[in-house]
Amino acid sequence: MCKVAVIGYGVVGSGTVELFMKNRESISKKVGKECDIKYILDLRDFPDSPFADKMIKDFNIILNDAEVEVVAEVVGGTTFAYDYTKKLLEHGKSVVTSNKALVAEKGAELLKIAREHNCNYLFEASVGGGIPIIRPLNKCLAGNEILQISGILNGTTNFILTKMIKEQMSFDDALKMAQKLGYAEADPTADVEGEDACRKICILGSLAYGKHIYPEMVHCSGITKITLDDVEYAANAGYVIKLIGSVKKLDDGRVNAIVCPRLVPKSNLLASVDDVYNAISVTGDGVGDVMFYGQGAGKLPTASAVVGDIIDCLKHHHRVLALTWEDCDDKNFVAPYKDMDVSMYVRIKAENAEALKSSISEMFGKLMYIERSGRTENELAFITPNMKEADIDANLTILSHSAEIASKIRIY
Ligand SMILES: NC(=O)C1=CN([C@@H]2O[C@H](COP(=O)(O)OP(=O)(O)OC[C@H]3O[C@@H](n4cnc5c(N)ncnc54)[C@H](OP(=O)(O)O)[C@@H]3O)[C@@H](O)[C@H]2O)C=CC1
Ligand SMILES: N[C@@H](CC=O)C(=O)O
Repeated sequence: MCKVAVIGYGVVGSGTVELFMKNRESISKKVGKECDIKYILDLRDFPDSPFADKMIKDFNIILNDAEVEVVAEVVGGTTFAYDYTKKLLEHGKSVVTSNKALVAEKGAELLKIAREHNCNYLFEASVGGGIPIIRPLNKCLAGNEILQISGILNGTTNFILTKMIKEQMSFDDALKMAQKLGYAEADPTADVEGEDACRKICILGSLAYGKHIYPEMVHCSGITKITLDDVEYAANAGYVIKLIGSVKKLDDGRVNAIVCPRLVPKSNLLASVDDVYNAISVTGDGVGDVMFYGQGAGKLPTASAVVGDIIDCLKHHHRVLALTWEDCDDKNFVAPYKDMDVSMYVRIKAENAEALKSSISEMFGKLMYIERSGRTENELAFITPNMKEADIDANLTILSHSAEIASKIRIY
């Protein structure tokens, strides 16, 4: 008999228990032994749960029960979750998780502890919710040098942007809906300010390039400053606005990693990824471009990835699966984003913005102005040519003496 414990009975934890128990028979067949969930640990009481008999409050019961082989940590955060995970791995119990904050912060250390104690630390659910991406990147695409990974990595923000773009819903109302649906983090600032997507691109980059990329090494901005004006200008120029995380190998061995909203051409596959769906594009030197698509958040899609990892751990009890990266003390591993070439959408406001056109053209050379219905002479929107971001910023600093720089969004 294989015994499993689940720590945290929230959105993902309750989904994990529900899916596991629903498919217990087929899961047992896949593992080759009968499998069951023995304990569910949470701080709260759930007297009405069909699994109330499995509920406990003392972590040490799980830690000291030799029958428990695999534990799903679906608590979140980097305090209790870190403490639990470390102790469990040190006791030789495999841990699976959806907790990207912990993997992005402590992944190298926890993977090392798992290896040293002959068990596994798996985190398929930490990126892209239900989308298989960690295992394909680590196994199926292992024969490639990964040239670039980029995509929509946060369900909450993609849901909000879709509601704003397609239904002209306000940012606040769309966020409330995402929270109600269980997509958002406990503190949704992590979603809307891009930190969640940043953690995910760090995990993918660490896996692809073998060195831990920490979130503080990556420039990150979110969607809170995007207005319906920008959405309209973008649409008129043939783009949609998406929050994009990307990591790219540079010729000198460093990487470029960044999370920010971008204007994505409508012709690009990412432009049609809506609602809670995520999509991740991976470019390998052999395979070319491959795209992974599915629900990036939510109870059962995320549980699907957690349960998949549980099964993998049960099937490979005391056999370490090759999933690893090294710690990174090279502060320059991620190149400064301002050194990269980029094309930028800019919206400015000034008393007579029209009159600034000639000096803007002089600064940037060939650029494209965008129109929208009802635009007054006090507003201008344009797309710069591709140039070093630091040079764009220098020009905008000069321009800011005669106009307000209302928006600045990179082109994908
Ligand atoms: N929701 C989603 O769609 C996805 C979430 N994730 C990640 O999965 C993790 C869990 O998220 P989610 O299920 O949404 O979060 P929830 O807040 O819904 O669930 C967490 C649960 O853990 C409980 N808990 C908190 N502290 C402890 C503790 N010390 N010991 C035991 N239980 C505790 C919470 O109780 P209480 O409520 O009382 O604090 C809550 O019931 C997070 O890392 C999140 O980032 C990943 C992919 C998708
Ligand atoms: N809050 C996250 C949950 C899944 O990782 C998101 O919205 O993507």
